[in-house]
Order: sequence, then structure tokens, then C-alpha cells
Amino acid sequence: MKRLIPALRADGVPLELIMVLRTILAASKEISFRVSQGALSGVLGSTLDENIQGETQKKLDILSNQLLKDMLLNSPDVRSIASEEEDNVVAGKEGAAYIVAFDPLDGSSNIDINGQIGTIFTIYAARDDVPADSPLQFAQPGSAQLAAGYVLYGPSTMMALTTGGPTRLYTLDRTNGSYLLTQEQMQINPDASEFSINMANQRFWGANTQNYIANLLAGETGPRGKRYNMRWNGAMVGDVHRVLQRGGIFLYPEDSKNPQQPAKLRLLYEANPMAMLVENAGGKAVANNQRILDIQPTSLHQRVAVVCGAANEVDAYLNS
Ligand SMILES: O=P(O)(O)OC[C@H]1O[C@](O)(COP(=O)(O)O)[C@@H](O)[C@@H]1O
Ligand SMILES: [Mg+2]
Ligand SMILES: [Mg+2]
Repeated sequence: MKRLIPALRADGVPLELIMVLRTILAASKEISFRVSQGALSGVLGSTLDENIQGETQKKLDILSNQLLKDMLLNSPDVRSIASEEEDNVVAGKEGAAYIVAFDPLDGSSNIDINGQIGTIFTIYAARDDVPADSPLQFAQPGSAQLAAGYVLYGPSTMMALTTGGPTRLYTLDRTNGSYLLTQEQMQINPDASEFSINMANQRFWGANTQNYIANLLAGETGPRGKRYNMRWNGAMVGDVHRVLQRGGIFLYPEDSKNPQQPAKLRLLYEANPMAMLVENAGGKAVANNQRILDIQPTSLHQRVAVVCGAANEVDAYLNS
């Protein structure tokens, strides 16, 4: 089985970019270890703090953010970082080639129940026309991402990664601490019979989401003519991983639960990296009627609707 660095070199990934990925993964190994130790490592439970988005921060949100932040800011190749847990962009090394955004811990509500959680990350080229600490560093559409991935802390620790080519899957070998290439190419079947949505929000959805889900629930006697199964992890990283592995569609559409906040997931460090991974595995990813990767960001912690996965299901959603 190929190790990570030879695999990336074989893909023609520049050395400096490989070094940035190595830094992210060094942090992920530490997070993975702490997560596997659970209560024994003192990472469970909440803090008394809230992040800029008004969400209570869990101890593991803070710890994961601190590990990634410290390690990336020490890297000679990182000019700026942005994180779900940081209000503003943080400047790194002046003149460095790359900027990195991350959701240090996705699926925070799963931490204390020993459920699936993960780290989502994305890497862009740094902009020379704006300062390193400017939010404009990250005002780039998802189509400009140089690399995108997530690390899933499940029964095994896995990383899905694309550097522009296929979405590949690596597994952390705990016997020697290295990521090994275990799936050359993840591929999402264009047809699906499994969907993933928080059904508790049903009464707050718009008409198109209502119609699409009603058609799936109607099963073999409905317009789609077949039975669908449903899964909801409560962690995008686990739900999208399932879609990449065995197909299906994941939806977090707009809803009217909180009119000030129609969408939940964040464009920069949740929707964009997942959209790149899904597209490079043959799937589609849209927000309302727009391809996610084409959205021009307007703010650092901007939220968007996300519908992604099996190409024909995403088309059916758009037509409902
Ligand atoms: O609480 P809900 O509505 O099920 O939302 C779950 C969604 O929220 C998230 O947990 C948000 O991410 P964070 O845990 O990083 O804030 C997604 O991973 C997940 O898809
Ligand atoms: Mg998240
Ligand atoms: Mg998070």
C-alpha cells in the first residue's frame, strides 16, 4: 500500500503543498489519539465560551483548533489561516505560498456520544494583492481550491483528499502513525436510493425541498418509482463520507427556523471542500440553483444551503 507522500508525489503535487498537508495531518493524528482516549484524555464536555457564530464551544473544538492553528502558523508555507473557531483571519508567514481554512472539529454534538466527528480543510494559493490578515485572502470561489479534504475520526481514522485529481481515501495506520492509500478513487454512483437530511426541520423547508423529500418518501408508488432509505449522522463529515463510500444524497437546505440564518453550513470550510471532494468523485454539489464551487464568497463565515452527492439525485432535487 502506498504511503501518503509518495502517493502525492506521484500525483505531481508540489513539495510545499505536500508540506502543508503533512502539517494538517500531524495535527489530525494528535486529535485522533485524544479522541480515541475519550474521557481519559479530558477532551469531552463543553467550555463556557461561544464562537463568533453563537455556538457553545466544546473542549475538543478548542483543542483541535489550537493544534491546527499552532502547527500551521509555524509552517514556512502558510501565509494565513481561517477557522470556524476564529473570528478573523490570522496571519502566518509573510510571502508564503498558501492559505488554509478549516473546521477543526465537525459534528461537535457527536463528541460526547462517541459518534463520528472529523476535521475538514481546504488550501488555496495566497493572494499578493491583499494583506495576510485580510478576510479577502479567502474571498475566492471554491473552484480555486488547490486541495480539499477531511479526516474522519471513526472506528478507524480516515482521510479523503483531492488535490485536483481523483478523490482518494487514506487510512491512518496506528501501528506506525502514517496514512496509507487504501482507495485510489472514490466514485459516487449517479443513481441512489439513500438520502440524508435532518427530518426534524421538515415544516421549515421551502416548497422544492418539501416536494423532493415527499417524492422519495412515496417510495415505489410515488413518482420516483422506488423505495428510499434514510440516514442522518448529525455530522456532515460522516454523512458525506457515507455518500462518497456507498452513494446517496446529503442535504442541508435552507429553512425558515431562524429567519436571520436560513442556511446552516459554512461555505469556506464545510461546503466548498466537500463540494470539491464530491465533484472529483463524479457527484454534484449545489446551493439552491447554483454550483457551490462557483459561489463568490461575500464574508468569511458565510453560510450556504448544501445539496450534494449522486448526480441524478441532485438533478432531481433541482427539478422538484
Ligand atoms: O444539528 P443538526 O441540524 O443535525 O446539524 C448537523 C450539522 O451541523 C454540523 O454539526 C455543523 O458543524 P460543527 O459541528 O462544525 O458546528 C454539521 O456537521 C452537521 O451536518
Ligand atoms: Mg462543521
Ligand atoms: Mg466545527
